[in-house]
Amino acid sequence: MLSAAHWQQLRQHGDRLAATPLSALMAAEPARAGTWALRVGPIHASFARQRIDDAAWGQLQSLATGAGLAKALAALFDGEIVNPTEGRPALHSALRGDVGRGEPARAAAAEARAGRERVDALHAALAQGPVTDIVSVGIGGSDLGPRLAVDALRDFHDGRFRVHFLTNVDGSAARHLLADLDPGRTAGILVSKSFGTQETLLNGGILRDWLGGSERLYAVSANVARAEAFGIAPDRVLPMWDWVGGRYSLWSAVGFALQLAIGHDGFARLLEGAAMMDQHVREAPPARNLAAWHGLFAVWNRNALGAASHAVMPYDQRLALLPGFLQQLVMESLGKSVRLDGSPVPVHTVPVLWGGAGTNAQHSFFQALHQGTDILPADFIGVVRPAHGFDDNHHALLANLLAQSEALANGAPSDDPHKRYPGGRPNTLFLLDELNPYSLGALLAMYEHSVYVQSVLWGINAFDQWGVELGKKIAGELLPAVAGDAEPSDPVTRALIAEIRSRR
Ligand SMILES: O=P(O)(O)OC[C@H]1O[C@](O)(CO)[C@@H](O)[C@@H]1O
Repeated sequence: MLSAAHWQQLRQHGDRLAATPLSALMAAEPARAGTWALRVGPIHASFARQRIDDAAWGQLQSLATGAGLAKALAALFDGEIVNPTEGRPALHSALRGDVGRGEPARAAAAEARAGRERVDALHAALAQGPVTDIVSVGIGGSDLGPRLAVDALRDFHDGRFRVHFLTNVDGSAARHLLADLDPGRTAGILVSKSFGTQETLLNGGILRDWLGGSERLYAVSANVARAEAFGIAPDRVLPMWDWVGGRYSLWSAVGFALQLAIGHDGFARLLEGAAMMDQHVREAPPARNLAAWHGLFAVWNRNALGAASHAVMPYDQRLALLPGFLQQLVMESLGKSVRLDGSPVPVHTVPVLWGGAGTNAQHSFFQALHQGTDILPADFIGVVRPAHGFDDNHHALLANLLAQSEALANGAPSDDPHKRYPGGRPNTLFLLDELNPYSLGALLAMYEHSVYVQSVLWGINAFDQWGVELGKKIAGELLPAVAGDAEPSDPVTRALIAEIRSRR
């Protein structure tokens, strides 16, 4: 665990560099653009516009050493219990390759391979039948990853199935989606690790009634008994395991809907891209390790420079859902204030993760990025080769991406304070050679590992989410009051229920 002295030294570097214009750092280090860049497979990452110098970077590296980062990464990949509050490993890397050396990792990889064979078999059977539309029902980690990837990889859909997602317990979602579908040509996949999630069970029930039974319902779950009790035959229940966290589960049968959209080979390429990143993160020393860099800069911005939020701006419409996906990955994983041993974390942890696709976002919240009082660090993501032939549009997109990164970092002087751009806004720029299953797999795996790196520095558990339980429990207790005439005990809730009843 890192000591108070470690953090104190980091803050001293932060104070020193907060007073140093980024332009001065650029001037002092002319080769900065090359020095602070890394390439891993199809991803080029430039950290040159982070407010960092060699001395501060050395301190960050010594934090990583002090926190035992190399050992912690090996523990993750090898299947040690990195989620002690639930007594589990977090073996998402075993779903896509065999980077793990321990017996638990090998066993998990074998289970994952068997699971993929079952996905392939159900895929082949479905492809021979009359079904044209798939409704994937799930929420959180059982929705955001597949939804993002199905949307991002639209250029790779093989056209056999149209894939839809049903998530919100708000009945409008089911009503609007099902209005456009034919129950005779639709199959449903209920994706729920626990098979106890209220939203998924309610929407699954609506879907089952609409389909006229559960014959064309499939499940992805770690709880086969519950899926069976719901009416889904065990041979149509695809496996999930305790050793995969929901928000890290795209790579498992949770991605069944994605495989139905992009086909077996496309899904395999996604796994290969992620496995390539796993290999890199396991083997590259911290000084050349992309996930370590990204995670260390996140800690730097949060703890040395005091930034309370982190924006992600993909300059590619196909990645518009990425900020939403990362919101769960980052905020559910790192939204903790106690360390593994239960003691308070001595520094701030999770930043608010937010963002939106460029160029649209330029016309909504960028004003705040450029001239707001808070410094808001950002990731920009661009794609070099587009999948369309509209060259003028793509040139404009890339020019805007580069311009925003530059403007935020460099700013511009003016005698008129209203027209002055202070600059000094740190940002990282990722360039993907192109957006395809392989590069998407690599990018998402990089973010997963960056989150883990941050958790190791803070000494927190990235793989549990106890914070979401209380609200679920209270919602369960309030159902009889909302649906019937029970009286809740909390006086404010009681008054609000009275208001609802008076307006029904
Ligand atoms: O897959 P399940 O068990 O339905 O859970 C869905 C989501 O609910 C959560 O537990 C949070 O409520 C997430 O961690 C998870 O991704």
